[in-house]
Amino acid sequence: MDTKNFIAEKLDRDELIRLIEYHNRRYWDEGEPEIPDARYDELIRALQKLEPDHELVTRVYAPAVAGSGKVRHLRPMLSLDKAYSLEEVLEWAKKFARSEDEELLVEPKYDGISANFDGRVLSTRGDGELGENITDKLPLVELETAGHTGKVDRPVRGELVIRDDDFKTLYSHIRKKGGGVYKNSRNAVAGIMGLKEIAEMELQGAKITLVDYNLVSFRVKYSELAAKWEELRRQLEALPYPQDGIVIKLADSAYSASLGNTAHHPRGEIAFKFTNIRRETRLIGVEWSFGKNCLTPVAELEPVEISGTTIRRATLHNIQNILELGVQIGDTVTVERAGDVIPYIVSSTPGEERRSPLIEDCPSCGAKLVRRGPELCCPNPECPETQLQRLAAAVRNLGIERLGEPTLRKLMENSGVRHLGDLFELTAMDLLRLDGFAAKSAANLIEEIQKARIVNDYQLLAALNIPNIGANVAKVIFSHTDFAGLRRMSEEELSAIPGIGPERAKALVSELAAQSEYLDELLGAVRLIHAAAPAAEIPTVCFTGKMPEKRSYYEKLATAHGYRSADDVTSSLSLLVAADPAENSGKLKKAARLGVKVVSLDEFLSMLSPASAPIAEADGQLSLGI
Ligand SMILES: NC(=O)c1ccc[n+]([C@@H]2O[C@H](COP(=O)([O-])OP(=O)(O)OC[C@H]3O[C@@H](n4cnc5c(N)ncnc54)[C@H](O)[C@@H]3O)[C@@H](O)[C@H]2O)c1
Ligand SMILES: [Zn+2]
Repeated sequence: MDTKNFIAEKLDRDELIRLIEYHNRRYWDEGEPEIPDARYDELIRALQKLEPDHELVTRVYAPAVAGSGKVRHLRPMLSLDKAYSLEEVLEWAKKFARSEDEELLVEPKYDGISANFDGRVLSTRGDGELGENITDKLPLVELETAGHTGKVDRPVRGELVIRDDDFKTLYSHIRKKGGGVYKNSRNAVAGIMGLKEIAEMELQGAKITLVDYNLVSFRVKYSELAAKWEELRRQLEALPYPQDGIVIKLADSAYSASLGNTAHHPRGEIAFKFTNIRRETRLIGVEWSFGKNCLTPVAELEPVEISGTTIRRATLHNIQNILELGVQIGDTVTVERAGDVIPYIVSSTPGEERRSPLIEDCPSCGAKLVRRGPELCCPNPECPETQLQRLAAAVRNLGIERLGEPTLRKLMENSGVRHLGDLFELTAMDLLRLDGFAAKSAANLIEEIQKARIVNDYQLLAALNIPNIGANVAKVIFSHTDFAGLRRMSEEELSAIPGIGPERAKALVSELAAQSEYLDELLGAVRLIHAAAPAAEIPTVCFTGKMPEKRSYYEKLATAHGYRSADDVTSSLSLLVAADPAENSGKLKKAARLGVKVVSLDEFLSMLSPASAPIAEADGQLSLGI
């Protein structure tokens, strides 16, 4: 039986069952999974479709550990229902939300072993009712719960994990029993919990963290979940714990409990699982696709099926990535598809007949290409394909929806259109001269272009195609100044705007100067709207006193929650977090004098909530039409 390269949807019931049983053994008993979780979950989902109540779908499993007897849980410790896309999460939420305002908790799905400490005994999940007593492992375990890091000294339900930083530092030296180092942190936790004797691990300084499930918990309304999803995901991923998904729970615990459990999971909670699925195939070509500033290499692949979708193309990001991967045409490549992002190549092994995918000359204008950072770019300002991409991006920024790339290409080739300014001069006659344009659609398009003359200042700035200055960044800038003011600003003044920084400031000043004539022309052709939005306030936080963890740990946590950390107390500081607010430190005195709010570490940890939208750039995204 081929246990790896199955296509779950095509297997019959008996084959599914055989494969699931096989992989269960490899994973739970032998601790040596042969396939990634996402591939295993494909099998479970296929069986679930055929037989929702099959024992393999509903049973709760646990890894084999070296325990010293059974422990009966007061509340069952179940698994979680799974979702593999935001749509599935929303479907679940819709089913249980009593109104648009139903509050949800969004938490990391820690990737370790779940455990319960009742104040005396540490135990694993086991089959959900009876766990294994692993109290003897406590000397290795440190608890992280709100406001406390240290001994496991209070009842808690959480996950035994190895923090990312510990895995990198401690576990690069720690030897497994029988030699060698642990491959990943999940294996390490399972391996150590499977040891009868931990003295050797204690000697080597092994540390395992029991993270309280309540430690990081973002509260969001059901109606806001979709809009905040990506931002939440980024914030969770920045945390220093191994994670294999996101857990979403109904915040009202009494309501959640009233919904009850299936044999397998509580109804009021669901896990969104990251699905990074990898497959091998062959690289048969590389196409260099034009962007508005540079060329993006796109891999052409021998078609390969990844969770139900046939993949023929994948991004190779940029030339530097190609060089780092050492990949050539003809090589065997590993393609990964993670959620809805464009598939990409993660590694390659040399094929027998291989040739370089690199190019030296621009495929459009023939100019010698140049390296700019990790990118390969055409330096010719008149390069037709680059111009087309820049114009297309500008048109998107102005929201002229009827004007797609094919029409723009024709307009550039036949009507001498080069820039946005030229578009405003177009008449219906110009369009009718192009192939395939009917009178009605020509009139509609001209009307749409003319309407786009009334434009927000941030749209116009984004339409200048300055690297890393998209509409969101432009909005931040125009909350501080208007277009005329922007053109007068120095690099220093610009980089002082929160979220802009020296690199963007530099690019802005030089590009605004370089495009000055064109900009005058544009400003003459449009009517600018300046909707002075209030400055996007980024709260600042400063820490004082001796914290249980390193200062940098709390600073990272704060940053992940949308704060900026500050070293000193100033009148503009939003919050001073004190390990001991009763202490008499200089910072605390200064805060009292300036009227800055002071909170304890516990209070701070409990107030962490989703940040205001960080500055995100949709720049440089490419669509591959897969
Ligand atoms: N690769 C393989 O061959 C293979 C084989 C068998 C099983 N598996 C994997 O094991 C999984 C089944 O394990 P499972 O039943 O433990 O499910 P799970 O690990 O996917 O999710 C449930 C568990 O998540 C934990 N959890 C983490 N963060 C949490 C939080 N914030 N709140 C609440 N709970 C949290 C809890 O311990 C809970 O029991 C499968 O989905 C599969 O991915 C893989
Ligand atoms: Zn060119």
